[in-house]
Amino acid sequence: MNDSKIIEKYFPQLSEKQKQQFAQLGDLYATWNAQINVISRTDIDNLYEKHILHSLGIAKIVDFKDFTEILDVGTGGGFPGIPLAILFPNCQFHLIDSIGKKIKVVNEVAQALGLTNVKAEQIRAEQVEGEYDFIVSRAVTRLLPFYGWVKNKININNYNKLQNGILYLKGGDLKEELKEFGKKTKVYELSNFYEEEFFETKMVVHVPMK
Ligand SMILES: C[S@@+](CC[C@H](N)C(=O)[O-])C[C@H]1O[C@@H](n2cnc3c(N)ncnc32)[C@H](O)[C@@H]1O
Repeated sequence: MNDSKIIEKYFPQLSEKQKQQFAQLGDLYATWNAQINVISRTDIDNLYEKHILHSLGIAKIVDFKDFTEILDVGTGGGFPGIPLAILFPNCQFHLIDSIGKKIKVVNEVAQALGLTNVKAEQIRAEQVEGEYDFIVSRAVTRLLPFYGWVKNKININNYNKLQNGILYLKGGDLKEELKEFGKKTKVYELSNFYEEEFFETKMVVHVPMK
C-alpha cells in the first residue's frame, strides 16, 4: 500500500484537510526528488510506509499538545518534520539542515501544502539558538554527538505528558550505541504500533531532559 491509505489506517482521526495534505505528498516528493535528491531513488516507491508513516511513529509515543515547539535536526527533505507538522497543525516546527537545497525542497513542500506551522532553515544544529520542548530526528548521527549538539536547546519546563527531550527514530541493534551514550533513555518499539515488516526493527528513542 504506497498511498495515503496506510496513514489513515493508523491515524483514523485525520481531518479532511489532513487527509488531503498527506495525499498530496506522493506527487510533491516525486516531483521534487527528481530534481533534488532527498530520498533515495529506489525508496521513493515506499514513501508512505518508509518515510511518512515512519516519521509519524513519534506521534505513537507522544500526542503533542497545541503550541508545543519542536526542532527537527537534519531534516533532509522534511522527515520527520513535515508529516508531524501535518498531524499537529497547532504545534510549531523548526526544520533545519546544513544543506541549502534540501531546505529548498522542504520550503516548496510546506508551501504547496499550505503549512503555516513550519519554519525551514539552512543552519548547522550546533548553531541553532533558542529552546524547544522536543528535538526530533532520523538518520543524522549517533546519539552521543547528537546529544552534545542539542542538550542546551531543550526547555526545562515540561508542558506535555512525556518529559521534554530528544525523540530519535532509530533502527537496528542499538546496544552499542546506547552503551556509548550512557545516559537515561527509553526505547519504544514501533512494531507495537505498526504491523508492516519494515517496522520490526524500528524504534523511537526518548532521551528525557531535566
Ligand atoms: C541521512 S540524511 C536524513 C534526512 C532526514 N532526517 C530523513 O530521515 O530522511 C541526514 C541529514 O542530516 C544533515 N546534517 C548532518 N549533520 C548536520 C548538522 N550538524 N546540522 C544540520 N544538519 C545536519 C545532512 O545534511 C542530511 O540532510
